[in-house]
Amino acid sequence: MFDKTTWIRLPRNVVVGHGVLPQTTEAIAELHLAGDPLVVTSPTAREVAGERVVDDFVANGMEPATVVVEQASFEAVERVIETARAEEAGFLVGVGGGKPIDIAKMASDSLDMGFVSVPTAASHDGIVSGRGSVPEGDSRHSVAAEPPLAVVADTEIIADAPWELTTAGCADIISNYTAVRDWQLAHRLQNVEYSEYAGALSQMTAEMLVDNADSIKQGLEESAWVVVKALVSSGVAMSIAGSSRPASGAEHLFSHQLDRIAPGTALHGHQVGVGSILTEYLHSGEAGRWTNIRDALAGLGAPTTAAELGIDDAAIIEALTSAHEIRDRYTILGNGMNESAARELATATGVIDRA
Ligand SMILES: NC(=O)C1=CN([C@@H]2O[C@H](COP(=O)(O)OP(=O)(O)OC[C@H]3O[C@@H](n4cnc5c(N)ncnc54)[C@H](OP(=O)(O)O)[C@@H]3O)[C@@H](O)[C@H]2O)C=CC1
Ligand SMILES: O=C(CO)COP(=O)(O)O
Ligand SMILES: [Zn+2]
Repeated sequence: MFDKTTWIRLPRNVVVGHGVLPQTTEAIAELHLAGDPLVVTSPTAREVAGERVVDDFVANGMEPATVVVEQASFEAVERVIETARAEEAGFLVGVGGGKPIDIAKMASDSLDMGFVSVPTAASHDGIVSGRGSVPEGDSRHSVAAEPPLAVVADTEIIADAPWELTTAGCADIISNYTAVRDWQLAHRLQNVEYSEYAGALSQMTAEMLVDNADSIKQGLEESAWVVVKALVSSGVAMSIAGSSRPASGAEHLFSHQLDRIAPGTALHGHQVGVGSILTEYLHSGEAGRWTNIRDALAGLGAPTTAAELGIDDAAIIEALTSAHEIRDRYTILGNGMNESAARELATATGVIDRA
């Protein structure tokens, strides 16, 4: 008997462009959500966009409440849940980078309420995906959460955000190359379910970003447009797959370990970019593919070495040798690297200097 089911949850309205922030109310009105919004934002994001979103809600006859979060924590998710209940909110709107968006997304999941994403930075594909990531104990990777019903990305605001957030978003997309390679490997070796559609979309998204690298430059608003569209596409690939597999392989495991070993030192996207150089080398050896990844990252101004990440060599080796333990996800790391192999890999790729 045929017994397969596919359930793909995608945003209904995706609005990307110059000065589109005031269209948030219109994008939401089309969703026919009942009740008033609870806006979840963070300090800077509130200044650059959150207050304007709240004012627009008020101007449209709504009575929004606001929660400002400073840390990505389960305590913050709980505070949002309690406020949503106390204010009898009808839906949640996350305004900011990955932190307030993930918190709103995870709270929405618990509350079984609609969620809208208003990114103020193009820092990683979590701003458009149905995956939420809040650190808890040793766990750093994403879990299934409420996908956004709408995404409103104002490129004027995003282009004004610190440039490194945009290069981090680019590197998160470039890491799709190795994520898909790991997924295909896991399919071949472990019969892990593989989606041709999700894999192809994720890989094509990375290729298109690299092909359009010339239009990704600091001070050019078009950069925000190109990167946000790539992040949307990567988020859709994850929705099709029903997991983060199309956008997260061993390079992400490496980054999650760095988050544990050297918390708050480098941005997620920058870490996974360096991780991609390393894991592509493991996939293809001297053949040149890993140098293409390194050169694409360098061309965009994203880090390609431990020193550029601000992370010491010992942390890189520890992350490489322990990354396979993070979750049950088969990758090129297999059962793990030993220390001398990890050191050889990191020096061969120039991620750390030969001692
Ligand atoms: N769901 C997923 O799949 C993934 C989720 N994550 C999660 O996302 C978070 C990291 O994402 P990131 O976006 O870096 O986090 P933040 O939301 O913390 O944003 C990064 C910084 O940029 C600032 N900022 C945001 N927008 C602007 C702007 N327009 N102008 C000036 N400054 C701005 C923020 O300031 P302020 O805080 O003051 O507003 C903050 O200091 C982590 O919690 C991580 O776990 C990471 C990867 C994947
Ligand atoms: O960052 C992500 C995809 O780019 C999410 O991946 P994880 O599931 O590994 O957290
Ligand atoms: Zn990522």
